[in-house]
Amino acid sequence: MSISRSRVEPIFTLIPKITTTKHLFVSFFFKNSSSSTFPSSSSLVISSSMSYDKELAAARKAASLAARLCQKVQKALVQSDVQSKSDRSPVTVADYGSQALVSFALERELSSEPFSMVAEEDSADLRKDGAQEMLERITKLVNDTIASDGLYDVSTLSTKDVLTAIDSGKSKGGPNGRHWILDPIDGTKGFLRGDQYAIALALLDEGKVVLGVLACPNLPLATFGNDDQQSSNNEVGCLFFAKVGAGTYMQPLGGGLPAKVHVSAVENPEAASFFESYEAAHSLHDLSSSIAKKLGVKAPPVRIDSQAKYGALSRGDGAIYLRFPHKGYREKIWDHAAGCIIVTEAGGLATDAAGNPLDFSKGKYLDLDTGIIVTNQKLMPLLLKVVRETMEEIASSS
Ligand SMILES: Nc1ncnc2c1ncn2[C@@H]1O[C@H](COP(=O)(O)O)[C@@H](OP(=O)(O)O)[C@H]1O
Ligand SMILES: [Mg+2]
Ligand SMILES: [Mg+2]
Ligand SMILES: [Mg+2]
Repeated sequence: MSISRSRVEPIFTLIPKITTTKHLFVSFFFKNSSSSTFPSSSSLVISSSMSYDKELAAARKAASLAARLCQKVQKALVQSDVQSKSDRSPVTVADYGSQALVSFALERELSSEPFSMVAEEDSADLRKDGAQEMLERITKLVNDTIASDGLYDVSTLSTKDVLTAIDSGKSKGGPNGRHWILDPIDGTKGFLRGDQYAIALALLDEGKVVLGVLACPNLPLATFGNDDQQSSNNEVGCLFFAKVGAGTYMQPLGGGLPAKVHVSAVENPEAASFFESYEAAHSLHDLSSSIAKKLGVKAPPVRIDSQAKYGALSRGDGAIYLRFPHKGYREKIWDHAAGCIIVTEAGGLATDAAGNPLDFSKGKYLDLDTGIIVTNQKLMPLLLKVVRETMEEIASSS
């Protein structure tokens, strides 16, 4: 099994580019600078007493609804749809609209349960002078999406309702109780470019991620990157979902039956391919490349925005995901929680650079050693060894 640039490029060319937003993005909005399942023993304790079926069904509905709003916005994005946050990262009407919709749908579906959510966005910038027009646009998008879906018989939400829904994502999370973890658009830069992004939703219960849903509206349904698995299916839009102890499934976002997915069974690194962030500012491409080279990986990296990387890996499109942020960057739980359970329930492993499992129980930040590495169970020991050796070499040469 191998992968090459020419084989994977169609994933980006399949999606119509949004020239206006490309301009916008460049001008204004850059940042500052076949395997068995493997639930952990503590997860098994939780899953034996909890089914989470109702919560998973609600999460799938919420993420699908939000994806519909995002698709609509991505097709016709205009300059006034985008803001720059205090850290100068981009946020769009779709990020806010998606967060409001997920919060609305979860609270509606699970009205008998206490609700707590740790989410990326908040309404502070929308409450400022001059943001009224944007807020009205978001409110209209949310109402139109709810109406077009036809699932909920509700009167029109006001701008105040939308602000409240966005702000129900202000929980701090932590090791006790249940908390939803939401990234309403993961890969906002990819979204603005017309490329990959994901709506990423997970549930934390007593410090463990027990379910996850990833809606990837632009990810091809057909597997890509494997020479032996060519497909003429050009359809895009995948919904991945996983529940602790129950495996990972993928279904077409537009509707269709779910199918169980598994990570690649590749054992020989020469036949493996690896994913990394599209954005060099998010992950050190040189470091990943030297690790992959030492490992013996022959194929060039496949660069994709967002947790769509975890989804693609969970179905075996590639075998390794390497993420090494620049020094000082602190990873957030919403950037990895859903992706992590989707890969682990498909038979893979996700750890930090020292081999520790990712701990989502410490609040909004992931407390980890250097980077994140994701692969199958066979390749992980060798990958960890190469990562350790590479880190030692860097430390001794500086
Ligand atoms: N300097 C940085 N280093 C690492 N990750 C960063 C970063 N700046 C932003 N990010 C995160 O990278 C995410 C996108 O991931 P990827 O690089 O895999 O596409 C962003 O999610 P959002 O788009 O939700 O803000 C953001 O949280
Ligand atoms: Mg994100
Ligand atoms: Mg986001
Ligand atoms: Mg963001």
